Amino acid sequence: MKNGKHALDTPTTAVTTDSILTNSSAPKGQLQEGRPENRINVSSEVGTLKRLLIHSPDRGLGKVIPSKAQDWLFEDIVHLDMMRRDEYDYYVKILLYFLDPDKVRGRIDGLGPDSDRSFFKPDHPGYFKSDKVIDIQCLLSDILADDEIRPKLIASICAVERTSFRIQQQLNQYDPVELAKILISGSLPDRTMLFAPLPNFIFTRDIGIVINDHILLNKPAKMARTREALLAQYIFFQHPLFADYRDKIIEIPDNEYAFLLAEADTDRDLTRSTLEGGDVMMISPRHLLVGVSERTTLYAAQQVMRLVFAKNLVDTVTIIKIPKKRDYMHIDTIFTQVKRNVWVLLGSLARLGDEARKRDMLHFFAPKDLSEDLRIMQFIKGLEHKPIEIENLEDLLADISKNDLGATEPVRFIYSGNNEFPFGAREQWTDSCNLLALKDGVVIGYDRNEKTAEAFREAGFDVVAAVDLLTRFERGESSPETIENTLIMLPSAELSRARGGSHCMSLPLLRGDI
Ligand SMILES: NC(=O)NCCC[C@H](N)C(=O)O
Repeated sequence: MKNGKHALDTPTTAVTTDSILTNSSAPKGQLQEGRPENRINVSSEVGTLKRLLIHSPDRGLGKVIPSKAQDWLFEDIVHLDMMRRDEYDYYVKILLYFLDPDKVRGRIDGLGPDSDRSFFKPDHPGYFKSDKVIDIQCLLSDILADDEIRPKLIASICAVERTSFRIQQQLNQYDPVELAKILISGSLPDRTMLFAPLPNFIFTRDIGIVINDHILLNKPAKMARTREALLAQYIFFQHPLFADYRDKIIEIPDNEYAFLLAEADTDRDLTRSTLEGGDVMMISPRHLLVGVSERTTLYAAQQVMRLVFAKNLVDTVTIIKIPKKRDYMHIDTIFTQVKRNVWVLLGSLARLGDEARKRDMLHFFAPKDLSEDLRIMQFIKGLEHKPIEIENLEDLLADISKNDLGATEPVRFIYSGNNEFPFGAREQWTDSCNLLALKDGVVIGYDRNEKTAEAFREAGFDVVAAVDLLTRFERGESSPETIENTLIMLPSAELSRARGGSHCMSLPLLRGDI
């Protein structure tokens, strides 16, 4: 309550920003459909990144308290201001320097941790407002400006969140920019909480995946991420940015027989469809990887395979079953691609190295739990009934490098924690294997994973702190065009507590061909 009235009685007048799509010469306020720059296409993990969706940590992250941290899928509570100023803002500056350099070149000095951050705030007139590095919050406020969409979206969210009808009506009075913030953070500007925050919305990878020119929407396994999927549905189906792609949005169904089964008779993996983007990798133009994990069910993986084959999007689907453990979550927590012929991965789930040997010794003395195994099955379109089993991750990844991507140099593996016990597991936990490729051979990772960085150096990579790289760029000593074989280290003390890395914090919409 505020001044004897409920805060909702006095909607704020938030500053409005123009739509992301009104950056160019089109009439102000008129959203542009189907411009060539809105093209969506991702056919590899390492083609030059040209456009992506992100979400900067919002005020909802500051609402995570110890008793809810686990329910909200955080390992700890985070210091929001430090996470933004000292960490995430560097991620944004690096992304802009590579994807939309005019926004930051020559301005880096004034955009440090001591700035007023207006440049980084999607609701501020000074926001960088790029159509290459796009905050999903801006897309949400764009669609909320539409008088037909707004009440429907509010009603859907209020139904999911079980709010009163009165709140529904009052939310409708908010300015679209402020309303987007409320729907994401769950709280009003005066800090009144209406529903839970969406602290994991920063991990945009998990809400959708671009498969060539199609978009696969996710079905989160965890309650804490349900509202994200609802927002994503509205954004992808309603925002003009995706107008040309509405017929190319893929949603996976649930197993209809499961609705008739008693809860006790339901084997979740065989009946439920849950799928998160961290388990889907568009690894080469005709090959899709799908993880079966704590978050993605076997049933969902099968549905994805059925649909992408039916739409002729790929020829090969490889299903990788990983142990259902919080440590691993999605396949992109155990491996990502660095370069056409280079991968980073967790040794204990792979074939080689100390970590793997240790696992074998433990299994020798203790009975082996098969559900702990990593299993890989490859399915070829038209021959789905004859899957091929692949023995280990290295064999699969080497085959992709050589045969799908035409790598001519030897395939190399960089292991988490340099494959030294116990650093492999320690650093995987803080996302050493979860890297985002900005271009072939140039990736962003977390600075706290020092042993993994050592392994990168040993493999001939330059390892450079984000702040130092920005200085080099500003001085003209390096540039996004010329830089090669580099691990860019992002400050990560706070970000890593949320249990996702740069791969998770990105939803690539457009990559160059490889
Ligand atoms: N692709 C990913 O691995 N995303 C990381 C998600 C972290 C988030 N805290 C979660 O548990 O869902």
